[in-house]
Amino acid sequence: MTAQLIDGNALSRQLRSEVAQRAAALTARGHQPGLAVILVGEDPASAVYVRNKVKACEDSGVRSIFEKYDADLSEAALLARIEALNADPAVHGILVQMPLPKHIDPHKVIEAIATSKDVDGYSVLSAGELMAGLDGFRPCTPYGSMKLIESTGQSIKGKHAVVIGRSNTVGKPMALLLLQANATVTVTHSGTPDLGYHTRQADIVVAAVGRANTLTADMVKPGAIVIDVGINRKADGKLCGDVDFEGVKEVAGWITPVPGGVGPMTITMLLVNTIEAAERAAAR
Ligand SMILES: Nc1nc(=O)c2c([nH]1)NC[C@@H]1CN(c3ccc(C(=O)N[C@@H](CCC(=O)O)C(=O)O)cc3)C=[N+]21
Repeated sequence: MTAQLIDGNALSRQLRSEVAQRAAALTARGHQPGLAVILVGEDPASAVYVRNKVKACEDSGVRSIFEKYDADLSEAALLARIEALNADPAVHGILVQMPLPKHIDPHKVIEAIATSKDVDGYSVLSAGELMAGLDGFRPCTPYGSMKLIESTGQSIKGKHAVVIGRSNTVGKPMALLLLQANATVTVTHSGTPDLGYHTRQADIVVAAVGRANTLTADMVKPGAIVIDVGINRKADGKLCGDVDFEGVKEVAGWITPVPGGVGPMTITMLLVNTIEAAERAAAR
């Protein structure tokens, strides 16, 4: 193995201890930060993620308000719950776990969340703030991926970054964050004919497509930083990313594992955004 492992669990521990200090300071002033986490339905993967989020809150001194609803909850009832949480001064962040049941429009739900509590950074306004270079809430997965890249100590300025995937939650905001850091950014996707042509020129590759083995060793420039956002489940039930880890680790300079890379950082940045929201509320 030539690549250095970028340890998302270790970086998370470090950042979460800073979160815990900020949470304690707010709590001492009578403003304990609070995150509402809403889960609708029985998706087993969602249940695992939500449990991890609630546990991360507890470990950092952030109060979690966990609400679980049956899959037949009406859209109107969910919107009414969000209105109530918007008005609750003890709630600083609101996260509605995706995906939602088909009869609920996720856009309506996301736009119902007060911008000041949009700690997922999923709303049109938060996306616009990112686009405009204003400091709103950054979506947690790309925000955490930036922290992982920064943790290598390598400068991002002037580097060629290739993002694989163009989702609203990861690919697009990731490209904007890399641009903001003065990288030269190429965005590729399922319609890109020769993916390897692009990735072989990349100093930084962020793989976020949701398909195992999308990035293989022959597609990576020696010494590159490789960030694997994918979460795929293999036939044996084990998790794997979008990157062929075993092959790529022999070529890359740095690489994130799955699990233990981007996943824990997504939750960490959710805590960071929640603390930020609580500090802003306390300053008002
Ligand atoms: N409103 C909303 N916000 C989200 O941020 C959101 C969402 N909906 N829906 C689903 C995706 C997925 N997601 C993950 C978070 C943590 C891990 C994570 O901690 N993964 C561990 C492994 C966990 C395991 O073993 O299953 C790791 O990579 O080490 C994974 C995935 C957040 N999401």
